Amino acid sequence: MIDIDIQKSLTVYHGKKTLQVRHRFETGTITKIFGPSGAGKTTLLKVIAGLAQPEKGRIVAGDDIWLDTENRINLLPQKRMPGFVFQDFALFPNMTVLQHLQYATNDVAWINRLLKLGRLETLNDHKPQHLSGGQQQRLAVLRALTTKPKLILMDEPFSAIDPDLKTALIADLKVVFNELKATVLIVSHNPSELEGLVNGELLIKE
Ligand SMILES: Nc1ncnc2c1ncn2[C@@H]1O[C@H](COP(=O)(O)OP(=O)(O)OP(=O)(O)O)[C@@H](O)[C@H]1O
Repeated sequence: MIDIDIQKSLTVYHGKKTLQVRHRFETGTITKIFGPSGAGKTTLLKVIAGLAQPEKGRIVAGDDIWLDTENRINLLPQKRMPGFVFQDFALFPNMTVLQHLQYATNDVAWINRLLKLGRLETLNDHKPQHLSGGQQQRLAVLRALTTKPKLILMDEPFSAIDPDLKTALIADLKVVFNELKATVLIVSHNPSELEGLVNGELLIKE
């Protein structure tokens, strides 16, 4: 369970606005985060991961307090360690596909399963610059799963993946999320791509 109640001031081109989110994500649920461009969806994921700081609020993950501004508690990102798929992939330019996965785990069976899930088995020794946009995004998704995280934050994770592969990947991910009993938050602009995967929605208003 992730309980969140935060306020963060956003700097937008015409001044400031406040991102205000209060929501409980139950353990094992898969939630679609949606709303207009610039509303603060990416910022919300970063606040949960500890990569952006809200002025005010509390985040509780299970029995652990990650953030409590009143009591000056703010766990570092490396103590929270969710799986994170960044909108721009944030791959390591000098690492091969395999090295991206080996970076966080030495579980060979798990790495092989992920490579198969992402249809990247034959591209093990390729670096990001030799991968297509869709292949890079699939690698970003796989990397987020290497540590078998209990919380997975995904920012537009399927935007560059072609429709057929996307359908197969989403079906496989659903199985993995269930196995991990992971709580998953997925930012998506596409009204239909997450049908059958998510069991909750959260609108971030402008
Ligand atoms: N750390 C920050 N501090 C203050 N303002 C920020 C911060 N990060 C982003 N912003 C601003 O907050 C606004 C919302 O950005 P964000 O990327 O979270 O929106 P979004 O809903 O994910 O948009 P999109 O759907 O277009 O990706 C932007 O105007 C951005 O400039």
